[in-house]
Amino acid sequence: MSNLLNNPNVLKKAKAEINTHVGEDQLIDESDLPKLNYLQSIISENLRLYPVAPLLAPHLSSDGCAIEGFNVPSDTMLFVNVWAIQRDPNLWEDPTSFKPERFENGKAEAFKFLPFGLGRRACPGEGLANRTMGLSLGSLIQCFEWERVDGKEIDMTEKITITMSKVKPLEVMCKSRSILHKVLS
Ligand code: HEM
Repeated sequence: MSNLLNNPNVLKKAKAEINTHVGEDQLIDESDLPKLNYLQSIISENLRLYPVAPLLAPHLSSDGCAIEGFNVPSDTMLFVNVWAIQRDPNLWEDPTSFKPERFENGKAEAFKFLPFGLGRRACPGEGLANRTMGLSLGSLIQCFEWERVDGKEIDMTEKITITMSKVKPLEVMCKSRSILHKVLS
C-alpha cells in the first residue's frame, strides 16, 4: 500500500485492471487472479525491493566448496543477501525505482529474484502466499479510495531484522467505493 500511495499511476493502473477483469459489482475472487497480471507484478516488485526475509533463512554448508575464489568450509552458517541481489545495478535496470512493469512479461530469472528462496529448501508456501497477497491487495484496491494523509511521500525507511518492516507504520486515509455497499447489502 505504501508503494502504491507513493506511485499513484501504478495504483490507477491496478484499479483499471481490476475494473476491466472483475468489474464493480462483485468482489475479486481467487479465479480472477490469473487475469490480474499487473496486480501480480505489483506484488513481485514489492517483494523485489522489500523482501520479507532479506537474508532468507540461515543455511548450513554440508560440504566445503569454493565460490568465486572464496573458500566455504563445511558446517558454516550461510546467509543469502536477497535484499542486495534484488537491488544489484548489474542485474536490474534502475534498481531502486518501483516499477511493476519490469515483471509484466512473465517472471524474472530465478537467480536474481528469490524472495521465497530457491531449490530444495525454498518456501513451500509461495503459491498460497501469492494468492493470499493478490486477494488481499486486490480487495483493498477494489473496495476503497486511498489517499496519503498530508499529501507527503510515505516514508519507506526500512527496519531490517530477520524480517523486514517499515520504521514508521503506514497511516493512510481510505474512503469506501460503491462496490463495498453492493457486496455488504
Ligand atoms: C509473503 C509470504 C512469504 C514469504 C516472503 C516467504 C518466504 C520464505 C523464505 C525466504 C523461506 C526460506 C527459504 C530459504 O531459506 O531458502 C521460507 C521458508 C518456508 N516457508 Fe515461507 N514465505 C511466505 C509465506 C509462507 C506461507 C504462506 C507458508 C505456509 C503456508 C510458508 C511456509 C514455509 C515453510 C514451511 C518454510 C521452510 C521450508 C524448509 O526449510 O524446507 N511460507 N519462506
